[in-house]
Amino acid sequence: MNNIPYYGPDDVKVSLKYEELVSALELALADFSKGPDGGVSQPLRATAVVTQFNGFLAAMPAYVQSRNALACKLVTFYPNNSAKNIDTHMASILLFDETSGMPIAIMDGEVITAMRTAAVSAIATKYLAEKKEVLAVLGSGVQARAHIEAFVKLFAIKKINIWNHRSNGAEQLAKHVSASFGIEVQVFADVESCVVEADVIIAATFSTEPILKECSMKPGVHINSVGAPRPQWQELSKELMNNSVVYVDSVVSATQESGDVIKSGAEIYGEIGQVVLGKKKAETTRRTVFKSLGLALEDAVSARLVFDIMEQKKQI
Ligand SMILES: NC(=O)C1=CN([C@@H]2O[C@H](COP(=O)(O)OP(=O)(O)OC[C@H]3O[C@@H](n4cnc5c(N)ncnc54)[C@H](O)[C@@H]3O)[C@@H](O)[C@H]2O)C=CC1
Ligand SMILES: O=C([O-])C1=[NH+]CCC1
Repeated sequence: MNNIPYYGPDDVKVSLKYEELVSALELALADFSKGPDGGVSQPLRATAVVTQFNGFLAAMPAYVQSRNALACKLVTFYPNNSAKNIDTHMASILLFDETSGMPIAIMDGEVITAMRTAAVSAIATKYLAEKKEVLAVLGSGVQARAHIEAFVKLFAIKKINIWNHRSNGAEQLAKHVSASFGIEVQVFADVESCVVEADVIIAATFSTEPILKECSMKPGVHINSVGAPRPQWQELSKELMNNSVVYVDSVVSATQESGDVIKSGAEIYGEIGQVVLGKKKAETTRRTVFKSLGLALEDAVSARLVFDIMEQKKQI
């Protein structure tokens, strides 16, 4: 491989803005949901399981024709790392020139994974949430924080409720939120009280058992669930899934990777890209769940955005 640029987490952070990311990803998700005519090629990710260390290594290649984005992310996720103070997700993305297949950049994939996942949840929320004033966040890790940052930027959030299975994590995140955004924030000791008044709920945990179950919630509440990315794992209960209108990022991914979908047997109403295309109705008055597994196309589009911005900077 010739010498190619490396863009680190700080390069990614300064390049990506949530508004731009949302516009680019919305179009790419719509392309994906057009099927073979959409110009998106994305096989199901290949995941190697490191059973003795409870670890996973996933290879996520994708091509998005409309964005000239050809890339492959390699991501590991090791839930037990948090006890050792090591990041639970580590990722790198290799970007290619789509005309020749030549590698053109390698970049950090952790910031992209956090930002693009939050941006995609924001797209689902934009279409599916009736109101977006009170946000309940279940979890206090990297995804919880990225979702709060994105949602505060994109919506007129008035209050944030946080629950985490370890309360010190929730307290720390609450401090960060009030220092950074000056928004009212409250920490809850139980999930039920955290979600009861929420317009939008984010579930972003490493739980393998349902943490969000049937309980008192607003009738038109919208739930973004980004955790439980393995077929045996759940963060939403079977009853909750079956009593909600369920949207996914990809039907192929959801039916093969999501324990929340597989174990509940819940019917998938449609892909978020189909909603963007106007092919599926955006329900706003009934309870909706957006089940996100994370798609390679999201990484490819984000990586291409970073590359183009860094190249432009070189010309100045
Ligand atoms: N849908 C997508 O595109 C993506 C999904 N993910 C998934 O989102 C979830 C959160 O990821 P990160 O925030 O990056 O991880 P993290 O390690 O930064 O945070 C994990 C959170 O889950 C909590 N947690 C751990 N075990 C738990 C349990 N048994 N019950 C309840 N909570 C528990 C932790 O206290 C922490 O708040 C993971 O399942 C991850 O694999 C991650 C990246 C992309
Ligand atoms: O899309 C992604 O990168 C991931 N989803 C679950 C773990 C990592």
